[in-house]
Amino acid sequence: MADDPAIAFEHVSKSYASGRGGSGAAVDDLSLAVQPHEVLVLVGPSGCGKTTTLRMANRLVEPTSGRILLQGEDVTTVDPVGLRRRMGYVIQNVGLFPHRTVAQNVATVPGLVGWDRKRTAARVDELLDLVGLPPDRYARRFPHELSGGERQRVGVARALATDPPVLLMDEPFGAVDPVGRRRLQTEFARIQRTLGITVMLVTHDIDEAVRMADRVAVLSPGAHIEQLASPLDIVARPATPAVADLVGRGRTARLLALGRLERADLDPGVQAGTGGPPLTVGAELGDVLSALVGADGPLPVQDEQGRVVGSATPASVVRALDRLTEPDDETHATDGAAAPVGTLRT
Ligand SMILES: Nc1ncnc2c1ncn2[C@@H]1O[C@H](COP(=O)(O)OP(=O)(O)OP(=O)(O)O)[C@@H](O)[C@H]1O
Repeated sequence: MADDPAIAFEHVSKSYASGRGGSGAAVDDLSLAVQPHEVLVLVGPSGCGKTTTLRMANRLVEPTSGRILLQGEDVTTVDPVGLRRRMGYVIQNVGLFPHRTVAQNVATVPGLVGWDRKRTAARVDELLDLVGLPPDRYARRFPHELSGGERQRVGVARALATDPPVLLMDEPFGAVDPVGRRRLQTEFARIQRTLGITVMLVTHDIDEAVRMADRVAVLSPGAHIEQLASPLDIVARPATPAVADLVGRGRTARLLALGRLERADLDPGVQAGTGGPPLTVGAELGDVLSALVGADGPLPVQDEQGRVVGSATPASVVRALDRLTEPDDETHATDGAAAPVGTLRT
C-alpha cells in the first residue's frame, strides 16, 4: 500500500444522464495516477471535465464506469464520511457557513467525526496559525467580516482540519484578486511542503498551473490528457497543438520563471562586468536577465563552490531558452507544436 498512488483513476468515464447523445461523455476513459506528496494540477478549457474528475475522487459525482482508488483502496468501498476525512476539499468561494464563526467553520469536520471540545479547539488554533490568520484576531469573526483572501484561507484550514493525506482543490484562489492570489499561491505552496500533503488542483489558469504544480495534466474535452509533464516541459515542449495554444501567450515569460542557467549557456571568457549581484549556475533565467539589465557588461557566474566558471550575457539567456525549447527526443517533436523560442515574443 505504501507504494500505491495517492489517487488512481483507472479507465474512468462519466456521462451525465442529461447529456446529449452517447459520444459526449464529460469524462471519457481517463487513466491518471496522482503520486503521494505531489501537487498535480488539471488545467484545460471550460467544460473539459476538470471539476467532474475531481468530484468523482470524493464521490460527490459517481463514475459511470471505471475505478478510482485512494491509496490502493476502491473509493466505493470507503464510507463517505471516512472518505471526506481522508480527502479535504476546497472550492472557489469556499462555501463557509455564514452564521458560524471562523473557528466553528474550521471545526466542522472534527465535529462530524466526534472529536472532543479540547482537541478540536487546539486543532483550530493550530490551523488558523498555519494559514496566517492568528486565532486571537480571527477565530470569533464571521465570514462577512473577512476579505476574499481570508475566506479562502479559512476554507483551506477547514479542509485540513482532520489532517487528510489528500486535498482536492477546485479553482481555490479563483475569487481572489491577482495580487492576493499570488500571495495565497505562495503561502499554500509552503503549507503543502510543510505537511507533505498530496494535492489535486483544478484551474483554468495556466500560470497558476505552472506555478503550483509538480506535474501538470493538460486536458481537452472529455478529460482527454493532451500532456502530463513537469511545468517546464509543458511550457518548453508542448506535446500537442492544444497545449502549445494554451501556453502560447506569455510563453517566454514563463520560461524565464521556470528555466535555470546552466554552464553550457555561459560565455567562456571570464570578463567581469560590474553593477549586478553575483550570479550562480542554476539561477532563475528571469533573475539573470534582471541582473544583466542592471549591469554594464557581461557578469561573472560562479559554480556551487564559488569558482567563476564563465560569464553571462544576454546571449546566454537566449541560448538557455533555445536549449529548453529544443526537442530532446522524438516524443517531443510532435507537429511542430513547440515553436523555437526565437520565434516567440511575449
Ligand atoms: N450535473 C451535470 N449534468 C449534466 N451535465 C453536466 C453536469 N455537470 C457537468 N456537466 C457537463 O459535463 C462537462 C464537464 O463539466 P465540468 O464542470 O467537469 O468541466 P470543467 O472543465 O470543470 O469546466 P469549468 O472550467 O467551466 O468549471 C460539461 O460539458 C458540462 O456541461
